[in-house]
Amino acid sequence: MTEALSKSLRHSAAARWISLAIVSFSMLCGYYVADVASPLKPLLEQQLKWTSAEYGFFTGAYAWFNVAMFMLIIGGILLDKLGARLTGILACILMVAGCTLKWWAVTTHVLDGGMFFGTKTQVWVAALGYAVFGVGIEIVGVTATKVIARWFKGYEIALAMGLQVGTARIGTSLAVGLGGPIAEKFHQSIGAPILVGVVLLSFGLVAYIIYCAMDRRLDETEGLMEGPSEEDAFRLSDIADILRIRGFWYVTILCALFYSGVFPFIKYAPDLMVQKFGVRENLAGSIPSILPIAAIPLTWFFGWYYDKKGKGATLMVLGSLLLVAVHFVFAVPFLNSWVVALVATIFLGFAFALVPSAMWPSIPRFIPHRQLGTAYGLIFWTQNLLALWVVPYLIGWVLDKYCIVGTRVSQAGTSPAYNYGLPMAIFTVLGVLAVVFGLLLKAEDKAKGFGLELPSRG
Ligand SMILES: NCCCC[C@H](N)C(=O)NCC(=O)O
Repeated sequence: MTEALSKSLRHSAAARWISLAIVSFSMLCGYYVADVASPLKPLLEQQLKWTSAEYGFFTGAYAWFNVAMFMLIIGGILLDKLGARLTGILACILMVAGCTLKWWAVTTHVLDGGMFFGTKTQVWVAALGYAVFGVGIEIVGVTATKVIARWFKGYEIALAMGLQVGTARIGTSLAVGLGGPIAEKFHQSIGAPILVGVVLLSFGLVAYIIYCAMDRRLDETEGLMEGPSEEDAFRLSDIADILRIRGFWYVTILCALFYSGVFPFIKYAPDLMVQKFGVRENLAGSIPSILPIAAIPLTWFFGWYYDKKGKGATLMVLGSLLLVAVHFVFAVPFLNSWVVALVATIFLGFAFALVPSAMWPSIPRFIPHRQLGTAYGLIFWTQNLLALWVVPYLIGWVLDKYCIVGTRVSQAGTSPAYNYGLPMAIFTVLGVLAVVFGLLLKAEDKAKGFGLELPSRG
């Protein structure tokens, strides 16, 4: 075994970086689809007559199965039991299937006029597709994180995770920035940018199948079969072990709160640009698309910095503080120039780099490798519940209930005019709570010696 390990494919830098590139590409395709509906919100309201609450309902569906059916936790356990190949391929197939259903729902006329429990049948079916897609992308996310932790153990693990998350953000940026123009190019077609997503996801599936060949080779060079060895096998008591670690709770709650201030914001940001900053509808996504772009190089940089210098917990606190400052600026009514929006968005991108680049590589510092799938599954479950379900729905509901201030008339039709002050105040409060949990994590790290403030042991 020792001899096998010394010949492990992991020790080849080329193999490590190629595997990272392939897995990151699959993630990029998934992230495009995850956010492609956000620049389409005005079109959904004008052409399909969706309300903001229905948009929030659809957006929150991403997390339905992940949370209510514990698919993320089951997925994490499956990953620890079955290994990255089978789990990853199944998850990629779910992404393609879910996105295809979503595309069908917004393009067919079969569902026209139908209502189910007070919500349009079309919204339900699109949401169902998005929910299936959500299971797929989240499990791919957990799988990719564990894959990288394995290949880069003892190497540049934080840099690698930063590169993976940063590359995935290119998908977010493409979705937010190009979703509107693609729809416009095809005569304001809501289906066109989503269909592009189906094609991208199919490429992502092929890429992951190619990665599986490398994963198999890695197992062979380490003398393993698919799945973990008996010594590494998952035990149910592992969940209890993980949940007993107080630092794990802090990082999980910090994650849920921080991402609640970012992911739901991205879903509403193009509309915010139109409603508060007077940006033209067809360019609504252009400023928000800068958010992930600003995050990309800094996610890589802070990943590298964490490997070399440490200070992981401090980076998370700083990122959360920046989140508070930016949302506060968005909430102030008289700061309504597009220049303010641009600068604030760039700073939000910095926050979006600081926290993820330190958070994800911190987990292997206090959770053993064989429990990593389960641990990431638990963290993502909590994040899905708050950041991808409750908060996006809450914002849509708040907009409809408290924020309608008139009617907007545009070329494509009429839609409500909103005052985004209250939603932005909610995002600010979430940021303040994230700072509190960041500080608690920093104190716990000091008390328990997780090593979050130390450089990587290379
Ligand atoms: N818009 C994509 C949502 C991905 C959510 C995923 N659970 C996650 O948090 N990934 C890490 C990240 O920083 O994006």
